Amino acid sequence: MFLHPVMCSAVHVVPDGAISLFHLSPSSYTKSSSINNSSSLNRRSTDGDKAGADIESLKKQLLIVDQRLATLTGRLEVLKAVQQVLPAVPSGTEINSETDEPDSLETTKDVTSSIQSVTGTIRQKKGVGKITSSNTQSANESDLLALLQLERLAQQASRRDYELLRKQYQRLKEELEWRDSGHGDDLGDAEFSSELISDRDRDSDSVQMKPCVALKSWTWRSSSTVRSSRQSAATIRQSHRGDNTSTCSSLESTSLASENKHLWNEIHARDRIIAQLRSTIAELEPVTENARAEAAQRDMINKELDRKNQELQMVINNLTANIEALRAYQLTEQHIHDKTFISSDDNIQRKRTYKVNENKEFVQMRGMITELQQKENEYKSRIEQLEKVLRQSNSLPEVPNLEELERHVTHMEQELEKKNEQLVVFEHYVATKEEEYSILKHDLETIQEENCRLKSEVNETIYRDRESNVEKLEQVGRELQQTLEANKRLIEDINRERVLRKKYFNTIEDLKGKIRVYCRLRPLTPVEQRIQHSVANVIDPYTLVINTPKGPKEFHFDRVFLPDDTQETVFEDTHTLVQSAFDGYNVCICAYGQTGSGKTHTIIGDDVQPGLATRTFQRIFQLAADHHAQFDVQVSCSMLELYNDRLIDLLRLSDQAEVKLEIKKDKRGIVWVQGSRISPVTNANQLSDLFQRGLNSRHTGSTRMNDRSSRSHLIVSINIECTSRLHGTVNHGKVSLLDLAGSERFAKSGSTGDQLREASSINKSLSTLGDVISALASEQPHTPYRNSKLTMLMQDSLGGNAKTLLFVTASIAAFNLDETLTSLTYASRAKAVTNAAQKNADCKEIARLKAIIHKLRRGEDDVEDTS
Ligand SMILES: Nc1ncnc2c1ncn2[C@@H]1O[C@H](COP(=O)(O)OP(=O)(O)OP(=O)(O)O)[C@@H](O)[C@H]1O
Repeated sequence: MFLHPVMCSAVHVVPDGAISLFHLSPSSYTKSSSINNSSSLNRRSTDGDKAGADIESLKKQLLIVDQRLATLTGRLEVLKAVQQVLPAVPSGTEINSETDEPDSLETTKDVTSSIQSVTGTIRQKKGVGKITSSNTQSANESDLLALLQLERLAQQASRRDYELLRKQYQRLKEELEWRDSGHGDDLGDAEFSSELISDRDRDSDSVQMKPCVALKSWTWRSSSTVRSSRQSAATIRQSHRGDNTSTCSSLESTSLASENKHLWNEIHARDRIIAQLRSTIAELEPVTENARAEAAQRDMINKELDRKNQELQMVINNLTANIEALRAYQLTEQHIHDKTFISSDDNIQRKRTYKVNENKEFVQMRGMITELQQKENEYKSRIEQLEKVLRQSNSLPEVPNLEELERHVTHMEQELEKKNEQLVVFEHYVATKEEEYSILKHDLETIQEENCRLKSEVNETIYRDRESNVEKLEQVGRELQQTLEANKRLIEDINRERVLRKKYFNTIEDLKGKIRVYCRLRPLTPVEQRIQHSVANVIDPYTLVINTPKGPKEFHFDRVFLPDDTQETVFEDTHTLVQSAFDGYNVCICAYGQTGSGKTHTIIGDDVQPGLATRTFQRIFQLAADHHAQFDVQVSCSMLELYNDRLIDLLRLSDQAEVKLEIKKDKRGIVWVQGSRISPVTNANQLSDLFQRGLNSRHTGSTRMNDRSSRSHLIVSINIECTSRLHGTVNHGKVSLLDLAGSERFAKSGSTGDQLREASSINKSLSTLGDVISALASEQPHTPYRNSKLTMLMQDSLGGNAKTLLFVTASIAAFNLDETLTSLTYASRAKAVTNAAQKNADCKEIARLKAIIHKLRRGEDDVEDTS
C-alpha cells in the first residue's frame, strides 16, 4: 500500500502481520521533492510562504509518523496477544529493556525452561507469526525457547521503537503547534540541524529532539537492536548448528535486520535529500529576489499605465465635452442665423474666438496623439526590454515566477492592445472632429461674409446718421455755448448785484449810523507756515469761517480782507470816509485786535507799504486841492498816546512845558483833549513828517509776539475845516486814527517787568472798551465810557457823533485760534453799535461870529469880519 505521492516513504504491512517500511527511490523522491520544492519556492515569494512550507513539511512528516505509529501499535497488539499466551517470566530473570537485554543463550535457556510447560497451549490457542507457520512436530524444545526469546527481543525492540516514535510524535505535534502560533519563522535550517545533532548527542530520548534527529536516533536504536538481534540469532545459530528447526527463526531474524537496514538507508537518503533541497533553496534565493524586483518593477509599470490610461480618459472626456459645447454652440449659431440676420461685431468676434479655440484644441489633440504615440513606443520598447529580461530569466534554472511573468507579459500585451484600440478610437474621433471643424469653418466663412455685408450696411447707416448727428451736435454745441455765456453773464450780474446790494446795505447802515466793521487777516509768517496751518476760510468778501475744534464758526463783516490783500485795497473801501470828514462829519478809523495781528501795519504801515494814515493824509490834501475853488480847507493835527493809562502829547515840542491833558467833550458830543498841541499843516508831506515825528516818541517794545509791539494806544486827530468860498458855510470835520495796543496773553508775549505792567494796563483798557461795545450793542441805558481814558477818548467814535470804521485784525494761525475768536466775537458785537453822526456845519453868520470870537481869544484887535 502506497501513501500520498509526495510522501517520501510508504508503509507496507504484510499479510501475516509483519510490518515492512520501505522508501521510494532517491531519484523519484528527488523529483517529487523538486516539484514540492518548486511549489514551496513559489510560496516563498512572500515572507510567510517559508513558514507555510515548513508547516506543510512538518505536517507530512507527522502524518508519516502517525501512520507508522499506528502500524507499530497494531504490531504491539499482536505482540501483546502473544505475550498473553506465553508463560510468565520467572522471577529473577526479569529483563531490563534498556540495559540487560537477554541476548545470551544462558538467559534464553532459563527463560525457556520456565515456559516449557505452556508450549502446547500456544500451539493450541493461536499461531503467531512465522513461529507457528514453521512449527513442525520434529522441532525440539530448545528451538522453541530460542524462538520465543527472539520474539521477546523483537517485542522489546518494538516497545522501544514505539516509545521513540511516540516521543517523536509528541515532539512533532508540539513543533507544529509552535509553528502554527507564528514562532520559529526565523529559525534557519542550518541552526535547526545543528540543534538536532546536538540533541541526538545529548539524549536520544529527549522530547526536545527534532524530527530528523529523532528519526536518525530511532534508526540508530533500531540498528543497534537489529545488531543485537543479529548477534543473538548468530549465537543461536552457532549453538544449534545442524539443527534444522532453527532455520526458520534465523530467517525471521534476518528479515528484521534487513528491515532495519532499509530504515537506515531511508534515513541517509532523507538526509541527502534535505541537503539537496537546502542547496537548491540557496541557489534559488537570488532568482526569487530578482523575480520579486521584477514583479515590483512591473507593478510600477502597471501603475504608470493606469495613470496614463486615466489621463487619456480625462483627455477623451474633455474632448467629448468640447464636442458637446461645439455642437451646442453650432446649434445656437444656427438658431441665431435662422432667426435673424442681424450680425454684429460681437458675432464675428465670437466666431473668431471659437475658431482660435478650435484651432487650439486641434493642436492640443494632435499634441496628445503624438504624446500617446511616443508613450506607446516607450511602452513597446519597455515591453521588449522586459521580454528580454524575461527570456534571460527563463534561461535561469527553475525560475519560480516564470509563469507569473508570462502571465504578466500577456496582460501587458492585452493592455497594449487595449491602448491601441483606444488609440484607433481616438484617431477616429480626431478625424470626426476634423470633419466637424471643416463644416464649422465653412459656416464661419458664410457668417463672416454675412457679417461683412451687414457691417457695410451698418456703416452706411452710421455714416448717414453721423452726418445728421454732426449737424445736430453742432447746433446743440452752439446753443450750449450761448447758454454757458448767458449763465456766466448771469453769475457776473448776480455777483455785481450782490456787491451792490451789500454796498447799498452798508450805505443804509451808514445812514442809520451803524459802525462799519472790517476784518483783516494777517498772513502766516514764514515760521508759522512751517509749523502752523490756517484755521480761516473766507466764503465771500463778507463771510469768514473759522474752523474750531467744536466745528466751523461763521462771522459776518462789512468786508473781509484776505491775507494777501494790499494796503491799497484796504484803503479803497476807506477813502469815502475821508470825503465825509470834508462834509463835516467826525470820522473814526480804529484798529483793534490781538498783539501782532497787524493793527499798526493797517493804520501806519511802513515806507514800502504805507498804511491808512499816510494814505488818508494824501487823500485829505488831494480833496482839498480838488475842491480848492469851492472850499478853503484848513488842516491841523494832534497826536496823543495813552501809555499806562496816561495821556502823552506826542507833538509837544521838546522845549515846551508839559501841561496836563484833559479829555473834554463839547455839547455836540465831540471829544477833544485840552492842553494838547494842535499843529496846523498845509500839505500831506508836512502832515506825514509831523506824524512821523510823533511816532518816534511813541512807546514801543519787543515781545515774543511782535518785534516792534506798540505798548500804547495811539490817537491821531486830523481836524479839517472847510469853508465854502461861495456860501461862507463852514464844515468842521475830524478824522481820528486809532492804533490800539494789542491784547496779549502774558504767557505768550513773555512780558515781564515794565512790559508786564504795560500789558496789564493795555488789557484793562481794552476790557473797558469791550464793555462799552457790549453795552452799546445790547443797547443798555448806561454806557461805561468813563471806566478808562481809552473809552472816554473813543466816546464820540463808539455810539457817539462819528462815522466809525473798526478794523479787527486777526491771525489765521491755529496757534492764535483763541485770541482770534475773541477778537472776532467782539468785532461782530461792535457791528450792532449805532452812532448818531451829525454834520458839524455852521451857517455863514455863525461862522463869522465864531471867527470873531476866535480872533478875540487870540488877542487880535481886528475882530471885524474879513470874510
Ligand atoms: N496784512 C499784512 N500783510 C503783511 N504783513 C503784515 C500784515 N499785518 C501785519 N503784518 C506784519 O506783522 C507784524 C506785526 O504787525 P503789527 O506790528 O502791525 O501788529 P500789531 O497788531 O500792531 O501788534 P502790537 O499790538 O503788538 O503793536 C509786522 O511785521 C507787520 O509788518
